[in-house]
Amino acid sequence: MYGSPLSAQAKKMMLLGSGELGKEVVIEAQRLGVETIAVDRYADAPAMQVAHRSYVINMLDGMALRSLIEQEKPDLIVPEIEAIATQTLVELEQEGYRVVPTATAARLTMDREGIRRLAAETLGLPTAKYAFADSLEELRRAVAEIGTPCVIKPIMSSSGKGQSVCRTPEEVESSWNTALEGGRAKQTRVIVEEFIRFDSEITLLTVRSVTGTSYCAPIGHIQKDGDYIESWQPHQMSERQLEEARRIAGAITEALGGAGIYGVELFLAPDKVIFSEVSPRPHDTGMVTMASQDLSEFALHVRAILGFPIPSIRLLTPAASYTLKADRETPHFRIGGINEALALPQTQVRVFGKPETKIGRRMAVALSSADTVEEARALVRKAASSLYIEYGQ
Ligand SMILES: Nc1ncnc2c1ncn2[C@@H]1O[C@H](COP(=O)(O)OP(=O)(O)OP(=O)(O)O)[C@@H](O)[C@H]1O
Ligand SMILES: NCC(=O)N[C@@H]1O[C@H](COP(=O)([O-])[O-])[C@@H](O)[C@H]1O
Ligand SMILES: [Mg+2]
Repeated sequence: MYGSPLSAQAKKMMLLGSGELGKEVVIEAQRLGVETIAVDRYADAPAMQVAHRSYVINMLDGMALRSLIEQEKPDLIVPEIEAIATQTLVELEQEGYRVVPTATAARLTMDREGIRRLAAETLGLPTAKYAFADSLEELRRAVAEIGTPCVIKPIMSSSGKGQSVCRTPEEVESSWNTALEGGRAKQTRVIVEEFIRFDSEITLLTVRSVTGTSYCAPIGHIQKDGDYIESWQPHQMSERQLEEARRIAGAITEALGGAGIYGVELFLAPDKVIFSEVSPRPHDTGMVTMASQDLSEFALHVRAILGFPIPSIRLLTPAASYTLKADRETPHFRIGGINEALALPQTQVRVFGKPETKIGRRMAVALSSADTVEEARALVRKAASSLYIEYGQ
């Protein structure tokens, strides 16, 4: 029970991170009459454009974060990115604030070390072999231990930033430099992972709500340079693989606790399912659910965190998503081809409204549904190939 937004009895939700995923969370929250506050490190971020109000702060600065939260006193604090002063969230939770799904989940998934150790060492889930390093010398030793090829990533980064495949010992230094430049929090620790030769990879969206734990149909995806470019749902996999994927997703989400949606990333090999990582929030590859399910991953997240029931999740149709990315940095650009994309049947476009392009930055996504995944993928590729960015004043 709650009052209208902007009234004294409103239910207030504060998003920490205001990208394209947060924008959809805000829209879903507003559909249920929730007051929304969007926060990010830069102005005019996508979710800020639809929230009731917004703030620009450095979310890695614990003091700044605390002072904003004490000023706004939100009923729900919803992390939307990883790079947040999560220790402050842990303290605020102890003081009575609600952090989604829990402050510990945000802290453990903020860096790859926390979640990897929980999955592999505490829960015994299958993962790639891994090691950590804090300097170039340590990295050389870690690469020697894991072997090449291996994947090197800053412990705090997302969307593939700072990630590289190290193919020979000679490439260690260049991978180290890539990680230093790409890490979000400008720290030096990296993870070295065994390179997994998987057949395919999936996101298993897992929802924890008052109704219990439910799983969406598996989402297959393709990543380039560590970032997703295409996803589809449902992904074809064997009953045994699906069972194992659910077992892993159930275990990791149970350990993290709380209510909300989790994106559990898994690699599929013929005889195994390997845990990769988990987001305690909607997942980029899950944008496809805006075209495929009766309740999108954003609607599910909002329902779950407000404590409402989720009696069923229906996959209405096979669907696919394909991203539009920028290839240079500028505030002067326009997005074109929307007309051509929307002329295709069963196709939608989401333009995020980011104020600037950057190399590799995701600016929009095309979504298509069809009778089969293959048709949906063909259609969405066509839609995305119509979209383009025109740079200049
Ligand atoms: N050990 C590995 N072996 C083979 N491929 C890998 C490995 N680790 C990562 N990748 C590839 O790189 C992609 C991105 O990796 P990961 O999910 O760890 O990065 P991320 O920066 O957290 O991305 P995001 O935030 O988009 O989930 C994976 O989806 C996979 O395609
Ligand atoms: N893989 C995580 C992911 O997709 N996160 C989404 O991207 C935004 C950052 O985009 P930006 O880097 O373009 O500002 C985040 O705010 C979130 O919506
Ligand atoms: Mg990932």
